Amino acid sequence: MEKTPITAEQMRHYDSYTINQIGIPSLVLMERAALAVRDEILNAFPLYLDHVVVVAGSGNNGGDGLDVARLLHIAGVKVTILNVGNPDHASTEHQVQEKICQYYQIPEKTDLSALKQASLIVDAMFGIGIDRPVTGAYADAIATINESDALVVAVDMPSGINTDTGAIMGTAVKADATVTFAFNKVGLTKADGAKYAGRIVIADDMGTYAVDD
Ligand SMILES: NC(=O)C1=CN([C@@H]2O[C@H](COP(=O)(O)OP(=O)(O)OC[C@H]3O[C@@H](n4cnc5c(N)ncnc54)[C@H](O)[C@@H]3O)[C@@H](O)[C@H]2O)[C@@H](O)CC1
Ligand SMILES: [K+]
Repeated sequence: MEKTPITAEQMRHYDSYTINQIGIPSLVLMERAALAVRDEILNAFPLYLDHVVVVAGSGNNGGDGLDVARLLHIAGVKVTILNVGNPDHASTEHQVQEKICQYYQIPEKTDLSALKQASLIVDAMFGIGIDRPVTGAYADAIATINESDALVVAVDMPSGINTDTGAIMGTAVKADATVTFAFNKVGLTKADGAKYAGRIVIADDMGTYAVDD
């Protein structure tokens, strides 16, 4: 398995190959990604589980976050979801995960004050889909996260860090740990990305397969 860090475009290519050629559904990859994040949180940060706040965007990185929220809830952890994204823009997978969280009646908030009670924050606003500087409510959430003394675990990428260059796009989450999926990302190995990522965990057993073309 290729071990060198990859770019967002390569990741998207491997994801779509895995989903469309091999036939592993996107939601299966999402579940395996979320299981890796859950395992890292339960295994590495057992003393920070008093109240986990998952900060979710409206794309598949947010979908991962909602999946992690459900898995932690089932594990008996107190979890609150802070939705920052616009629900009208929610991706298909995000909508599926949202419905499951509603089944489990996991509290959902939109007010940033929810972050004040967090012992651990899961950053699931943006992953490899970031394509412009962060502004508005997302930027406010990032500022509040960075001011918090909660432990911060980033899903796939610290939100705001460019996947390919490691540059801060306007503003970015400073994470204690980043669980990135399938392969390391170039943006986690250089520039500010290497600093903002914290300890990097590569979840390389999550079902996405590299193709050599
Ligand atoms: N099937 C798949 O493709 C899988 C994807 N996964 C997750 O999906 C993520 C990629 O998901 P998406 O492609 O939905 O993208 P993201 O969830 O990273 O971003 C969501 C959306 O935010 C918008 N956006 C970008 N920059 C913005 C900004 N500065 N301000 C406001 N909005 C902005 C873009 O339209 C983007 O589609 C990965 O990082 C990973 O976490 C994983 O679940 C593994 C499986
Ligand atoms: K993220």
